[in-house]
Amino acid sequence: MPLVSMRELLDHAATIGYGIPAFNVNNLEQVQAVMAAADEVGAPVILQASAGARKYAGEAFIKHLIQAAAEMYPHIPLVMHQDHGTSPKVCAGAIDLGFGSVMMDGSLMEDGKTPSSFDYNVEVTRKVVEMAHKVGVTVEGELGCLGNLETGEAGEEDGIGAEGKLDHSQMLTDPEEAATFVKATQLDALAIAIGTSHGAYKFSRKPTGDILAINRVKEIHQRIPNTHLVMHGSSSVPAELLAIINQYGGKMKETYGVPVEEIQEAIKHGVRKINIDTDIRLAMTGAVRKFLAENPEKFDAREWLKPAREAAKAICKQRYIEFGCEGQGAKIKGHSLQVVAGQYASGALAQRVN
Ligand SMILES: O=C(CO)COP(=O)(O)O
Ligand SMILES: O=C[C@H](O)COP(=O)(O)O
Ligand SMILES: [Zn+2]
Ligand SMILES: [Zn+2]
Repeated sequence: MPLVSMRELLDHAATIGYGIPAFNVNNLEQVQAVMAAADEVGAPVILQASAGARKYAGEAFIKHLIQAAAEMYPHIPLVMHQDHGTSPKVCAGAIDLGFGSVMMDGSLMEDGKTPSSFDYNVEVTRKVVEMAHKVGVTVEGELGCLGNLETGEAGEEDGIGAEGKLDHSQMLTDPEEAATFVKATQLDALAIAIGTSHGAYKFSRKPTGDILAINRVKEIHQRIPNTHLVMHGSSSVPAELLAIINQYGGKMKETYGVPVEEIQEAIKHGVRKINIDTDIRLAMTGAVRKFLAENPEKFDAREWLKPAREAAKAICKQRYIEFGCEGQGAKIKGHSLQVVAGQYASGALAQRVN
């Protein structure tokens, strides 16, 4: 199957009521890990590449690694998604490169650091929707800034996110604004701010409703019932993975991620795409540290990359099962982007706002 539309996957997930983890990939082993996990459980796949990934691997490598995944697993519906595009120009570049889905993150200015105005966000997102839908490409936007409700700190750990202190209203997506935003932009999926942030250090304790606002998901979903909601910063940061890293020489501080049961609750209320990068990083780092500590004489990169790939695969497989993806891949037709472009043009995919 050629690369497919993210809208089709998310529409399917909404019809059945499951969520799809979107895994960040940067290299061969990560792509292989996600695909092998999906294949074992029959899940549909969203592979996403950040600007950092495109820079690390090189654009041609990222593109061809993902295309190779489609070639090796022709029965799996696979989306190539650009994560956190910082301008319409970046999104246009991704569309040219063959991405079937792009995120225009207009919650921040082009520097990826300064919180933007609502009007700026509408303008850039609408621009991307116009060019993307013409060619059947899905658009994810973002309203609200990712940040830590405990500290008021914005979340720029990964180089994507606001800098410094934010006030609570900036860190919680407003349902009314979300409705206006969807109406004005006609985007397909909306990333919301509910207290999650990128990276390993999300919460200093297991999060409760005051610092992880799952209720906000419900309120937003009521206003925009057919816009797919996206949770960024949704790694769960398992304590077992931190323990392995620290047991074998790592120095990670105590920290908590987004509990899987909270994500499962959010999936009941319109969350269809769940972004995960950090958990794969932790799994691979722990596995490499353990292998090298136990086998100090080894030096073949394949030998230590193999357990890293296995550990990444295990966490991906677990999330596919926990979010309800098992067996869903085979039910998705995988329309060509041209067919989806026709659906946008006919108004069949227009957003409904309550
Ligand atoms: O949101 C993400 C990528 O866009 C990744 O989030 P994590 O850092 O929680 O894995
Ligand atoms: O969006 C955040 C992802 O974790 C990507 O991180 P990155 O910019 O280090 O590739
Ligand atoms: Zn953002
Ligand atoms: Zn993100």
